Amino acid sequence: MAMGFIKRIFTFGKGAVEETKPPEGVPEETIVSAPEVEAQPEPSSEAVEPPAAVAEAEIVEESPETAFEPPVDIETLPLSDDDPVLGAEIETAGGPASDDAEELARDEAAPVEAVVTPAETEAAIPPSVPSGHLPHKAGEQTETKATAEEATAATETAAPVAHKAPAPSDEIIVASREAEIVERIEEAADDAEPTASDVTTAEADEVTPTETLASELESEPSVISAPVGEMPGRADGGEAAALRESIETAEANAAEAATDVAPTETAEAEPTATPALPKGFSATERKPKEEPVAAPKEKLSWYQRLRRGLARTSSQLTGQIASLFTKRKLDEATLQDLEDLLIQADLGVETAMRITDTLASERYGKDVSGEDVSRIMAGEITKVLSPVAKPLELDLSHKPHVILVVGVNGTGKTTTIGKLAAKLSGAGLKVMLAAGDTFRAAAIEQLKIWAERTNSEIVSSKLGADAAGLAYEAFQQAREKKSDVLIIDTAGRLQNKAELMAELEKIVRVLGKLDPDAPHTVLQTLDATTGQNALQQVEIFRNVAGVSGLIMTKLDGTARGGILVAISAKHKLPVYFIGVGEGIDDLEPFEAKDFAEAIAGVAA
Ligand SMILES: Nc1nc2c(ncn2[C@@H]2O[C@H](COP(=O)(O)OP(=O)(O)OP(=O)(O)O)[C@@H](O)[C@H]2O)c(=O)[nH]1
Repeated sequence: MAMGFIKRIFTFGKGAVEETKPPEGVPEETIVSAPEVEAQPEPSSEAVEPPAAVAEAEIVEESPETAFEPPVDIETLPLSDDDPVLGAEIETAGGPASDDAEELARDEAAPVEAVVTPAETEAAIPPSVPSGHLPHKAGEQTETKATAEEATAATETAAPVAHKAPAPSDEIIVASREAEIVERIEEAADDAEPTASDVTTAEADEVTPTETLASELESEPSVISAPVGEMPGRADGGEAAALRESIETAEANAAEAATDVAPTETAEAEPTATPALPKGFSATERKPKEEPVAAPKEKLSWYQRLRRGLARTSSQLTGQIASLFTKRKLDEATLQDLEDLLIQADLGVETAMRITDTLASERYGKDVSGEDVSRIMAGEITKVLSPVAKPLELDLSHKPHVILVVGVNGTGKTTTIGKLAAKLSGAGLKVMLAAGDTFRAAAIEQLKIWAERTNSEIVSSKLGADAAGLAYEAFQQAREKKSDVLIIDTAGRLQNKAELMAELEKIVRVLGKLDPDAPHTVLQTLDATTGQNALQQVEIFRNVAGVSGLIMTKLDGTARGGILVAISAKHKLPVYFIGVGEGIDDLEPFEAKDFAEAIAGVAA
């Protein structure tokens, strides 16, 4: 093409974007507003990519005739004798009760025939006795408790209505009942003391063992209470005082223990009391659960994210190197072992030999440490990568600069386009996207979402439409709209599928009809996790589509990051960016030294 004008070269990559003066505001005209896209997605793929079920539903909705229109032969369009008729379908637009309580309930239930209701009791009180003096509390009851005989006699005398003709055996019952209650109060006092769970259990139910027993006492006025109406025929203070003391001690212990219990323990306490275990056993001490403290989310720098992403690659490699060079002088066998190891780490034969040669020239016959090897490795990898670590040049005289994105299925084309659009649009460039992956409904939707997120325009068509026709249409529209950059997505295809590779060839040819230099950049995305297969992918896509630069994705968390070194050494194609995550910001310009040091595990 004649150079009748001066091309303005826009260099896109680290630093270059920062230099660009963004025009005011975002593009006003939006070819596709993508009205269907409503939700603002998260950067993650799950958010971006509609669920398979949705995609399938959409596909099912389409009748076979409409869903898969016979591909328009782009070669017959009116541009020339064989130009395509562009698809008419192209869319353009911008506490339970405690054991004691249960027991109490049972106790209360049993003597119900013999005990009058509280109302009845009150009604039976002689007027000289204030109702407040009724034995509501255990303490009062115990104070007024006399001997068994006195109590029985008083009951018979003072409350004949309430207690009809007690059987002569009542005395015995009273005595044994008292003894039982005293024993249980002592047990309760013991129980109340030691464990947090016991205390919290009681607290959770708001019924302490002593309260329970006090209530129990209350529930049996007919048997042990002092004679009503004749005010406390005070006992001699023997058993009554002991009982009171026991209760007070138990309450005090319980209160003390309760104050030692943290609120969280109280909340989490099991409502059941721990049974007394036989000798030789011990109850597991319940430790309070520690609430996980939410750590403030740290914002990692790009370099930190790169290191983290390549940590698996690096740790595997350096671990093996360290074990190889433990107390070993550098000899021929060691060098051979190292070379094998580096080749297995996907670095490639060429780079492996570079590293071993340099190591041999520096340290042959001497002791070598893993750190020595890592340092030399980082240096040699930097030398391999430096020539390919280039910014993506944008020739903005083209209006638009056309970037065609190609690659095998799932290598991250659509996601990478979104990330690129975010950078360019963020720098103030007018970006248009073309949804050329017409095989996958989800891919079209995915790109629409990215367009919306990045304030880019989008040209899309129906599922199954001719991808070459769409690319042609998008190019025309981008020209009319004076877009700075047009990024065309394509369907993923395996490099060994001949007819699909032929379709890709056709897209390139059709774009060339509008501008012989177009597409100005053919970007191939490579998935780092695929390892050696990526070498062949580059080979074939390069031949078919004229790949001019690479972006390696999914370098986060893979142990196969070394493949980028092998590809760079073999194909010497520019590597513009690398992807270390699914988020919009997880794409960064490729820096040879940073990458080499991260892989070799060398501190910066
Ligand atoms: N971890 C990680 N995931 C990525 C990265 N880039 C893309 N992905 C994810 O890889 C999956 C495939 O990405 P796409 O962008 O749909 O890939 P594609 O090449 O367009 O897929 P096809 O249209 O099927 O060919 C998605 O889940 C992306 O979120 C990356 O750098 N790191």
